[in-house]
Amino acid sequence: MRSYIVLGGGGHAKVLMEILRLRGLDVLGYTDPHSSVPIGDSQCLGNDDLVESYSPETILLVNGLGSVGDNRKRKQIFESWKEKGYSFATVIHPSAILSPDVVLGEGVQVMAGVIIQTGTKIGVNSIVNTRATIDHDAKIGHHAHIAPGAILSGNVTVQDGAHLGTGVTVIQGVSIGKNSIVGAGAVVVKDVEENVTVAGVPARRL
Ligand SMILES: CC(=O)SCCNC(=O)CCNC(=O)[C@H](O)C(C)(C)COP(=O)(O)OP(=O)(O)OC[C@H]1O[C@@H](n2cnc3c(N)ncnc32)[C@H](O)[C@@H]1OP(=O)(O)O
Repeated sequence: MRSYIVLGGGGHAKVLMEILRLRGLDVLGYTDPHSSVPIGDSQCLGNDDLVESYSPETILLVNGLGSVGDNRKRKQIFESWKEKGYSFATVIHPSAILSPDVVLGEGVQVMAGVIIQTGTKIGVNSIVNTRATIDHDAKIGHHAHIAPGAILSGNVTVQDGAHLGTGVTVIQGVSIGKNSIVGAGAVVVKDVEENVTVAGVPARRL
């Protein structure tokens, strides 16, 4: 069985470490150049360079960087470690309910209370955060973040790098463009283009 290293020591990393512990997995610790204190029973290992003292075959990485809108840094962390030959763990809280046919890419993180319905596919390194629900046949791209409590109706598309803020509601069949941000609490009733920020009810460009 491989051991796990969490990259980062902030709030998102803390939540992930708890899931790993609940799953009974072997967590070596977390990386954070600005900290030395344990989080729960996980030790701080130092900065990210420490990872390279383990061979890629012996460990799995967990991307512990959270995001409040811009997912580029998370993407950069994922891609740089992939280039060095390392793999990322897919992390699923035991309370999450996923249809058996849901397809999750490498490194996807599914937090407590999430529901993901049949026919849904989620790309690499995406987060489905606490109590979000994704209904049937959704297509979620790579490096996306569905923040806590978001509700996606059926057949929704979320393109690469998009961020759906806390409590967002998206009606059926709508597409959210690449790297766009949907502000917390918005109700999305029509397609959102790429690289824009929308908010409000109904959602409009800020
Ligand atoms: C576990 C976790 O914590 S995961 C983290 C989850 N966090 C999120 O999802 C955060 C999502 N981010 C937001 O909602 C942000 O407010 C954003 C991205 C929409 C806007 O952020 P910024 O670009 O910094 O905008 P800023 O705060 O300067 O506000 C600009 C204007 O938009 C308004 N505004 C900001 N956010 C929203 C929103 N969600 N809905 C409606 N209006 C908003 C502001 O009131 C302000 O209006 P004003 O000019 O009349 O005063």
